[in-house]
Amino acid sequence: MTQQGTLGIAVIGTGKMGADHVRRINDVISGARVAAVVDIDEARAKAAADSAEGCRAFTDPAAAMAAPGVDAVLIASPGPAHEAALLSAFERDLPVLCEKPLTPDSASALRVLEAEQKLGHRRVQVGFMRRYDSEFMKLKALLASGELGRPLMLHCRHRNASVHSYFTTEMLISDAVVHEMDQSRWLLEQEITAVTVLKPTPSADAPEGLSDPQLVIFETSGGALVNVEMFASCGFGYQVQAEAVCERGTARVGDAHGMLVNRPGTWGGEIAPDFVARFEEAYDREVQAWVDATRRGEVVGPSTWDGYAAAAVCEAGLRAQKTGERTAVEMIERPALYR
Ligand SMILES: NC(=O)c1ccc[n+]([C@@H]2O[C@H](COP(=O)([O-])OP(=O)(O)OC[C@H]3O[C@@H](n4cnc5c(N)ncnc54)[C@H](O)[C@@H]3O)[C@@H](O)[C@H]2O)c1
Ligand SMILES: O[C@H]1[C@H](O)[C@@H](O)[C@H](O)[C@@H](O)[C@H]1O
Repeated sequence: MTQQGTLGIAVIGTGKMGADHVRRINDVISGARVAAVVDIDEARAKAAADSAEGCRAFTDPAAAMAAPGVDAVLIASPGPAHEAALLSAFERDLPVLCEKPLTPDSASALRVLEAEQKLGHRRVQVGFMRRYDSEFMKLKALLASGELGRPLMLHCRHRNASVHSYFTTEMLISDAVVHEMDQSRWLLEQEITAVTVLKPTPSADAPEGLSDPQLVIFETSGGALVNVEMFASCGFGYQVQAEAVCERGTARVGDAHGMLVNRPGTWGGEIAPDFVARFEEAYDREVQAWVDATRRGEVVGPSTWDGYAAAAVCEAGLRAQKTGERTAVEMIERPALYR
């Protein structure tokens, strides 16, 4: 860290999310600067480096982590690249904000979990940003207060206007529904014990080969049920909604982000085009919380354990997606470091 305590961050992956985080660190949050950017696409890394004074561009994450002025790492490369970047960061004992998913499968998530335990202290905050969204934070507080009684069910909708060209049917679970896996564990304070995936005839407008939409059902350790409509190519915008049905009432978030307008003959609001617009404030809060905690020498937020737990549920979800059968989630016991 500099004398003023400004955190020098290496941002790994400067695509849609990484570039947005670079902008956020440069222009929105306090206490940090982008010291290095990394992308396997050299031109993209250079373009991102140009946006911040004194920022250097790299194509190799390990080289960026070794560069002078790098105190912490923000990983925003695609999920399959996360494990290698996390293990490199652990070699240098650097604090990490890792975009979700921690890793796309349970075996690699377990390797990361074991490597962090060998360090002997937590180093990772996982980018499950819904925990930092003001609407979801209100829902969490209401459920935790017990005012509505025990949550019995969660009805969730997760709609993307479109997805990257490299998006696969499996990624509907491991890259998208992974949010609802973490959200459900967090809101209900229960583990997910089984997953069922149902697939209607795909939308004629879905990209070739993508089985989209899908209906995913979780059973939880406390006997609650969660259903998730995942529609990755709905075309009309970005929507993330959740309704908790409890013993003495219901609570719902995500219906209208922003203004509701009455016009002759119509009533309604706007639909965000994508996650960058819908969750802008949540990302700001998330990255600021990480920077502040890191500067205090602390680790807060969703942990490597939460990332592993979601990966274990994904693994069951991917099997359920293939077989059409209810699939039990297999997880190790929570290690002492995460209790
Ligand atoms: N929290 C959220 O709401 C949210 C939203 C979008 C994406 N994400 C996550 O962020 C990550 C990136 O997603 P995206 O939409 O920005 O993808 P993207 O494809 O737009 O960008 C990924 C970038 O990483 C680069 N890259 C690939 N492999 C790399 C490697 N080994 N080292 C360094 N760079 C590498 C690519 O060249 C590309 O520029 C994913 O983990 C994704 O799940 C999270
Ligand atoms: O990587 C993105 C991101 O995590 C979004 O928040 C989610 O809505 C998309 O489905 C996913 O592909």
